[in-house]
This record gives sequence, structure tokens and C-alpha cells, in this order.
Amino acid sequence: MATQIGFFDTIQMENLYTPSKNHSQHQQPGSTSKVRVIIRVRPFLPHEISSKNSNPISCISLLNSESVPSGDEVTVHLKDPETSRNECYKLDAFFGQEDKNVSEIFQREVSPLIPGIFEGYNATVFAYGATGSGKTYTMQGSDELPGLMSLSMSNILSTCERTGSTVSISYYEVYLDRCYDLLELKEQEFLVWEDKDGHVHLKGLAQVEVNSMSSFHEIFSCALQRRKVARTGLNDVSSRSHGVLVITISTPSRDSVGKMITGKLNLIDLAGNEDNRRTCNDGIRLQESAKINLSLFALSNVIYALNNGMSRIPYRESKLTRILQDSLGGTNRALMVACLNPGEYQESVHTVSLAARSRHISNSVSSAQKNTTPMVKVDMEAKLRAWLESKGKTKSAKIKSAQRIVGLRSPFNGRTPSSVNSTMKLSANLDAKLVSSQSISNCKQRIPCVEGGNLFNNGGYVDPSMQVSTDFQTNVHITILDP
Ligand SMILES: Nc1ncnc2c1ncn2[C@@H]1O[C@H](COP(=O)(O)OP(=O)(O)OP(=O)(O)O)[C@@H](O)[C@H]1O
Repeated sequence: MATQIGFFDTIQMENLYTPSKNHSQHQQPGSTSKVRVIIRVRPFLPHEISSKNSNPISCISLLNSESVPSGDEVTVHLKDPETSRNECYKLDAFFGQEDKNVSEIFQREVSPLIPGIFEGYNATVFAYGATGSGKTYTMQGSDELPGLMSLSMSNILSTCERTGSTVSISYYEVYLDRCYDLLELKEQEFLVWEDKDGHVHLKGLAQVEVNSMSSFHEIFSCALQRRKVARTGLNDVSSRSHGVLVITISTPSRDSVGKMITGKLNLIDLAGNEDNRRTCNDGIRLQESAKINLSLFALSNVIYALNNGMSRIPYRESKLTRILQDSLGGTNRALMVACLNPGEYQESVHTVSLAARSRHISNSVSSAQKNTTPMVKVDMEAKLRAWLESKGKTKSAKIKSAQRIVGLRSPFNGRTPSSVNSTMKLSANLDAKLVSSQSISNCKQRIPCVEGGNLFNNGGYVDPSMQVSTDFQTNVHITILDP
């Protein structure tokens, strides 16, 4: 039986797990950055207004709002209108119900993170809160009101025009504590692993180059359809998974000709805490809910451990804490958007108390300055030739296939010499055989497809180095025969 590995996948894997040695070699002296925590309160929804006789009372308000100089911390007051219990918490910023769209949150909170990504810093923005509190609305948004994901992408693309950077995206979900690539047409799980320096890598996650907002929307809206959502007792369209959009930017280094600096922005729409007495979940919905709650419990344990200076931080308790490892107590800048439903006192206390504890977490931010050398065409050809010769074969057909791969302008970024090496090693170790994907029946599964188009189409641009311009469609694969 043959196992198939797409050429793009092998390249991609290496790109995402940057060798730790390189990372530390290029690391700049770090500076400390606290996790920034902001509150967003959504408005009452029509059915909530009618159930309260058109007079719902918000349990959330801002104390001394007039006297708060912008940039300073704010005090959020939570009061239960029924029992008059109340609590106060200090946080970094507050966006109330009257803030109808997220563009102000973007301008004030997210856009300041973006220049750093172009300098090789990583950042994470994640929405946290109970089910139905507005996380997806804030992160994903809609066609009419774009969320932080689209606004970030648009800002990044316009900056790229000035800096000559390239942008690519990955999009995945953590469902039932397993990670699935949402750019893949068919459900495909990938692995999360940690290197010896504690950096987390996502093995085999697809990455697609994006050069315009229209291509972003095309790719993203198609991937969104694969994300698991379902109706529950508390939300008609409830996320059943944590969704993560990774925007990777590669910028030519100003200091070193031919080198690239890579930075990443992670935008995370977490699934919400669920009280199953109120959601009335059963069957698979209940299983999903149990996993969501467990992963968020693991997140609170990590935050507790970091706040209390514990020597062991339980990142390994769940996939969610694994992928947030670099953002909580790691090397990323981090922004938490704590989302609240103004009619739910108890769940708001739960969210805000965790949010308030999170803002004491310090990250040692450093620019990874991953100076990746652009692909060297001749290297790969030479290596393949050497390998074939070492096997006593110089089949010209194989060389030609390899040339086609080398000439291919991959939609995935960052083909470094090491990734090339790795691909070749993989091929050599497993006695790889190069074939055209036309002979592979399920090759299309490997291409993140959009209706009526190929995601890898880069707007008609043809790299002069391409040997065969139709290689986007040809999509050469490596087939590895099981021993
Ligand atoms: N700022 C807002 N203005 C108007 N409507 C909002 C706002 N935020 C959220 N909503 C509405 O509230 C409902 C719940 O929002 P959303 O689905 O974003 O919640 P969620 O926190 O992502 O929930 P879950 O965790 O279940 O996925 C949706 O109908 C959404 O349209």
C-alpha cells in the first residue's frame, strides 16, 4: 500500500517547525511584555430584550469612566441586578455595548502589534468568554462588519506593499482536543509537538500565500465552512472548536541582503464555556462541551500556575494550552479579548476574574529574526542528482520531475535549504519515487480548494523560473511506498 505525501506538505512541515538552534542563534535580547487584557461587552440581542419586557439591565459597567486617561487601566464593575452582589476588577481597556463594530478595537489594540510582526516578533490575539458572548462576532465578524481577522489581514496586506513582504495563512481548529487543518478539503489531523527549547510546532499544517483581500476572503470563507459549529440551547451558531488563523509574514531583512525575517500573528476564536444545565446539550454536543470545558479548565490552570510562580506550568494538559504556550509565559506578545454577555452576571464574573489574572502574566518577548535564506534552485537539483547517483541511477525522467518541483513557485513560503534538505532526506530514507499527481487518485485532497478556483492561483503571476507554468495545477507529489 502506498502512503502519499504532497510535496507542499513536506516543505511546509519544515517551514513551521523552525529548527530551535536557528531560533536561539538569532534571538535578540528579550524584553518583558505583560499579557494585555481588554473587555468587550456585546449588546442585548432582540430575544433577550423581549424576554425582559424590553428593559434588560446590564450587569457590567465601567467605574469612573470620565476620569480614566486613555492608556491607563480601567475598573470594571459587575453587579447582579437580582441579588445586588457585586465585584470590581482592574483591566487594560473596556469596550461597551455602544461600540457597534470592532474597528475601534482593531485600531487601538491590534494594529499596534502589527509593525512588530514585520520585525520578526510573534503576537497572539485571542477571544475568551462564555458561549454566546460574542467571540466569533469579534474575531471572525461578518461580510457587513469584518472582525479582527479580516481587519488584520487588510492592514498587513497594505503594509506589505511598502515593505515587499509576503504573507501566507494557515487556519486550523482544535476539536475534541485534536487539531484539524481547515485549509484541507478533507478533514486532516496534524500533530503538535514541542522541541527541546520548549517551542511548539505544528507538524504538516498547510500554509497558503495570500496577496489580496479577495484571495483571502475566498480561501477563508471556504475554510470557515469546514469549522464545526452547531445550534445549542444558548447560541444558534455555536463554535464547537477553537479556531486559529495564523498569518505569517516574511520580510526581506534590511541588514542582510537575501535574508528573510519571519513573524506570525495568531488570531484565535476560542470556543466558549458551557453550562450544560442551560445548553441542554446531549450526545455529541455534550461530548464537545465536555472537551471545550476541559480545555478551558486547563487554560485556567496554566494561568493560575503562571500567576503563582509555580515551577511546572501544566501546558501539556490540553492541545489548547499547548498552542497558547508561546503566548502565555512564552515569547509572543499577547492580547486577550474577554467577551461578555451583559445579561449574565455569574458567567461574566468567571470570565473577568480569569481575564484579570491573565494580565499579570509576563512574556519575554523577543524577535525570532528567523533569517531564512530564499530557496536555492541549484542546491536541490544537485542533491537529487547526488542521491540518484549514489543509488546508481541517473534517470533523466526523475531529474526532470525534480526540476519541475524546484522551479515551482510554491504557494507555501519559506523553502529554506534545510527544508529542502529535509525533503531530500525523507525521500532518500524512504526510497521515494517522484510521480505526477495526475496519477494519484486523491491528489485533490491535498489542495486547499475553493469553489470554482484553485487557491494556489496567484493572480496570474508567473515566476520566470518556473519550468512549466501549469505546475500549479500539475502539483507534483512524492509517493512513498511502504516497505
Ligand atoms: N457586538 C455585537 N453586536 C451585535 N450582535 C452581537 C455582538 N456580539 C455578538 N452578537 C450576536 O450574539 C450572538 C452570539 O455571538 P457569537 O456567536 O459571536 O458568540 P460566541 O461567544 O462566539 O459563542 P460560542 O462560544 O457559542 O461560539 C450572535 O447572534 C451574534 O450575532
